[in-house]
Amino acid sequence: MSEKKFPLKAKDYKLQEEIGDGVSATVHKALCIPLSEVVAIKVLDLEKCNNDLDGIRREVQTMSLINHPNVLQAHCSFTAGHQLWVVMPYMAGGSCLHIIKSSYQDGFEEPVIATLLRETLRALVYLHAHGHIHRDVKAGNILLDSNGAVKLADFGVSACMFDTGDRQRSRNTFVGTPCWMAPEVMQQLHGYDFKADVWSFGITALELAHGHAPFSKYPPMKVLLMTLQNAPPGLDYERDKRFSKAFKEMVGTCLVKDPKKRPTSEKLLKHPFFKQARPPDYLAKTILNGLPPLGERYRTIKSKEADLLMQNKSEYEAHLSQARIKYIRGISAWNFNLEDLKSQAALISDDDSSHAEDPDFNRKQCERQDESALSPERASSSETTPSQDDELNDIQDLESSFASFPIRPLQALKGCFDVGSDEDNATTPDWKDASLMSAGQQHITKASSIGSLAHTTKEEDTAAQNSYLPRHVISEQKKYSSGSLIPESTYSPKRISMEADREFQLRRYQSERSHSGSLQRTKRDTVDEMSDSPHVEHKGRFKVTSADLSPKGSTNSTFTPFSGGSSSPSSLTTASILPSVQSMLQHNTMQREEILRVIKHLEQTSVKQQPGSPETSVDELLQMTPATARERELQTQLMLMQQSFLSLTEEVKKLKQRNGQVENQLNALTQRND
Ligand SMILES: Nc1ncnc2c1ncn2[C@@H]1O[C@H](COP(=O)(O)OP(=O)(O)OP(=O)(O)O)[C@@H](O)[C@H]1O
Repeated sequence: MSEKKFPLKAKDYKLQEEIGDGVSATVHKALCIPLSEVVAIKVLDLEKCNNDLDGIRREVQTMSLINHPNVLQAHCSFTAGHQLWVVMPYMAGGSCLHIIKSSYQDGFEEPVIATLLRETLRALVYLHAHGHIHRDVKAGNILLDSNGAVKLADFGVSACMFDTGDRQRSRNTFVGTPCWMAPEVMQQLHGYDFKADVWSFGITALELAHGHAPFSKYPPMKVLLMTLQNAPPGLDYERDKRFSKAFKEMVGTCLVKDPKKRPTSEKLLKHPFFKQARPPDYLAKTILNGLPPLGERYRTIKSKEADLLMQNKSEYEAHLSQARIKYIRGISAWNFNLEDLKSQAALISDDDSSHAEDPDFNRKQCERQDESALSPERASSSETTPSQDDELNDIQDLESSFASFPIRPLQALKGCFDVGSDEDNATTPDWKDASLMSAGQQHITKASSIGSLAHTTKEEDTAAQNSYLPRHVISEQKKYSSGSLIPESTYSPKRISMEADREFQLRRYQSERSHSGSLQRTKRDTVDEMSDSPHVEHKGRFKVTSADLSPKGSTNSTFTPFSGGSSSPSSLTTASILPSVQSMLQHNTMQREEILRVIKHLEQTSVKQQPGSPETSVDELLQMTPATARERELQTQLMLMQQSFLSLTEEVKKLKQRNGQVENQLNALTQRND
């Protein structure tokens, strides 16, 4: 921590405009009143994080040991009610992601990228040398100050926030942001190490080059599958002509699926690509030059997002879009709850992934088509758009790859923090004037309350009032205004965070179900029912610990070769397919044997049965009204077997006849020969 003594009470800071947001945190520009210094304060809602507080405490203490010019070091941190305030230096340039969003949608020029990446890599070398894995390297976490100095952020707090707290080098915790996440982190086979950061670094390089991460427009489960099944993404020699060979190679070395084959961060820093990196003030002169102030930029981005939301006609689309905006933006936002994903997948329309990037497909497309005639993204939309069936298949694939994900209820928070506390300030900090909030923000806040607040005028009024309040204050109000009677203390963090979504979707599903009137189980129904309270959740990072893997999921199978979806089968080898084919064959043989056994049994029964026999005939069994679902199921099976028995009997009769004919012909021929 810095040498100046930053106060540990919320009242000593004046929060100003919002300059960033994550899932469980918002970042504000603020003034440290006693020191008259402008700072940035990240306000984390601890109730939205499922963490063990010992882990947080340990990590926050570790922060004081971190000292590197390329790592954003916090001044101090303290709790204020159920919030954790992290006071940091104010990085006036904002994050690379915000710069991209506001002025460089198609990505940066190579010397800029080289400069940004070299500085980031220096931070990683430092962290790795000190035994830390960042676990969330992405453009959104690369911050610039007004002089162009680059600092890797979100280490120490965010990373630890979602950590189990243990200091092992190799981990079994599923943490990160899907698009940036290394395959070994997803697979959970042998844990992972520093090399996971090298993968994310490679993805970040692509993000800086293209303006977005690969697969960023696919839903998370698709990203997981694509990362696991497809060839790694990379810079295309044809499509990315503007970039040097060195850049392409550097990205290629990072994005190797086998972590052992990836270079260490230290080795990577020696790659010739970084020779073109310039001093940080080059960034100030180029990408920061002429940019509006951070707060203004942030407001513009927010109002663009709000516009996008408003373009969506239905309430539900708005809801999904908002989730998607956050996801595309690369927030470490997806709590990988399989049930949620099932529901999410069931709701994804075919267009949802229309802009997905499939490197394999794109490569093939490039071979086939004139590059200028069809953009890769467009190209993928024409062929790789996943159908709903694909999504369901994806889920099945994922189910075999992962198990359910644990959500640990947050323990009582108060008194757990020893860094500094602000208990007397309770829950509501000294919030900024409502007027500081931009129209865009109000817009967004209002839009985000759609669905959680019922459509009565009274509640709309509440929403309007809420739009002037900071989001956690709103969420507090929402809990009760949305009609929930469950007291706050009984909420799991998951429930707290997305109660609105949950309610909204429940309502939607309930009405869908009751209107459909059908009792038939369709694939969709099944998915719905499996996830009783479906909601698209976007909070926290992906997290699963190997200890929590349920027996139904085999961690050894990373994917099923016969998965659906548009994923390229490039990674499928005969060796990988063979076991599945064998097991399918085995399964089929067993089923056949079972059917034959039943047929035999039925045959015997029908032969044994005489008129007036006390035994119940199959027909009688079939005519009985089943009392339970199991009986119904058995009855259906019986019916099917009876049908197949009849058709087999018919077949046998025909064969016998044919046999007789052949026998007769043979006899005739023999006689003629004689
Ligand atoms: N010190 C800072 N100075 C200026 N802007 C900042 C600072 N810290 C964070 N931000 C902005 O706020 C955004 C969100 O911050 P941060 O990434 O720490 O939150 P988070 O909840 O961890 O988000 P995520 O889930 O995306 O990791 C950043 O992308 C950045 O634009």
